[in-house]
Amino acid sequence: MPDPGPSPLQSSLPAAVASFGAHVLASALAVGVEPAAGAGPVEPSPPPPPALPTGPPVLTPVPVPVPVPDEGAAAAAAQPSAALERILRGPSGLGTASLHWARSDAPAAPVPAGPAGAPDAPAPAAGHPIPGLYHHPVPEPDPVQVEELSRRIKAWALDEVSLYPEDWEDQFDGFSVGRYMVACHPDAPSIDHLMLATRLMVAENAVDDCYCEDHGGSPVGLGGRLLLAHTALDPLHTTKEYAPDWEASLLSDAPRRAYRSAMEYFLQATTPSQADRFRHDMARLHMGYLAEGAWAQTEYVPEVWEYLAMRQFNNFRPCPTITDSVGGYELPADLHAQPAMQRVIALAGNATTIVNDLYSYTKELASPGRHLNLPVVIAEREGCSDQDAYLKAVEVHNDLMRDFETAAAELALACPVPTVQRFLRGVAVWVDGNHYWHQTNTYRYSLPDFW
Ligand SMILES: CC(C)=CCC/C(C)=C(\C)COP(=O)(O)OP(=O)(O)O
Ligand SMILES: [Mg+2]
Repeated sequence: MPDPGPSPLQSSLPAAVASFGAHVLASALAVGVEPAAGAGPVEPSPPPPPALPTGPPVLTPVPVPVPVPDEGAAAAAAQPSAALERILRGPSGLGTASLHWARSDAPAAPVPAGPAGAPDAPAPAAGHPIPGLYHHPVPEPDPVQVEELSRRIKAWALDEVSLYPEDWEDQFDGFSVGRYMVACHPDAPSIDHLMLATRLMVAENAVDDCYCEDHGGSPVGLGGRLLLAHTALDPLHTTKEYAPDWEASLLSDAPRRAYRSAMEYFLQATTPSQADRFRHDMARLHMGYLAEGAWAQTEYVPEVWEYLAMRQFNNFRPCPTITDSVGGYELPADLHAQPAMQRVIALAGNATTIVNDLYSYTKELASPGRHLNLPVVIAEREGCSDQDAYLKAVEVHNDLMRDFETAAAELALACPVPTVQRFLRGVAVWVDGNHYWHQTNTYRYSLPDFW
């Protein structure tokens, strides 16, 4: 990995960010951290529900310990380096030990296969980072949590939503969604909270695979399928005559069963504005799938900027933006909607998604037809070799990562509200966990021979 260089936390506070809506800041400081869902012991899987379950158990709200900055905005602005460094280091006060933030100061190094040094440390997963890719390594996810989450998500997939036929089991296991979600949400207070993210991740991939890609997907008719599936997240309000047909449709294929069930659990554990934020992000995602499908259908290779615009929508964004729901607290809607926060979220989503383009490059080259990803589009549109295009795509990713970190650091400094600080760290940790999962998922991804 290249030297990450000076921390973005060293950057000075631009006037535009310093003026981050004073009224919003004042109201947010009054709001503080509102738990949306609570910690609890690891629960066994709920019994299989009837065809249309009445709803999962509500997570009991309990306060989540979050450090409150001990200095105001003025003091933080006066000492930007120290204040921002503290934010990115994460909580250290009394009662914060369980918030074991993933980012470490350790220099990045390829993760070797084989047993870990410490006797009780989890064995490092296999896989090498892409040479030159700017990223932050994370500690190995807790194997006990991974095992329990993996057990529970498989039970949900099989018993509650009949997600896949028997012969897809290897692919489901190889996806390693339990390891993915534990790495991305180290501050989740319970397995129940992790399950919120894990069900949605599985459901989102089921829709992508079955409607868009290699498990029967096609651009033909995609708009209709996606819209009807979207009603599992954003329900149809219609007349008595037509409602039963719509309800039955939500059980009629695996993607819709998965969306419907995952959303039902999510609704039980979150506030209406968190749920609506998620719906909006999913509408963005579906619009991105449609643009990708339309270009595949007409065999259009977009310009690089057009591709990046499509990939900003066909994007991991719905995953990091539920970090507060999974953490058991809420980032208030008016703070989430601020342009500075929206820029941070978009840059994080874009960096994580280009990580996918880079790690899935060889898989997509081997798939039938031409699968667009950033290196493929750069090679075609800028007339360079596959290798040069790939290396340029790494640089695009690195620029996005640095811009994300700078924007997040500036916002953290401008808005010393506990929920904002925690949300920004949650997004940053999701970015790092996402890289970890791509790097270590050697079942799914392998690197090209460019170095
Ligand atoms: C989990 C989620 C919201 C996914 C949405 C979009 C998506 C499937 C990706 C960003 C992954 O990209 P891709 O379809 O290229 O995945 P693979 O390369 O096949 O792993
Ligand atoms: Mg890909």
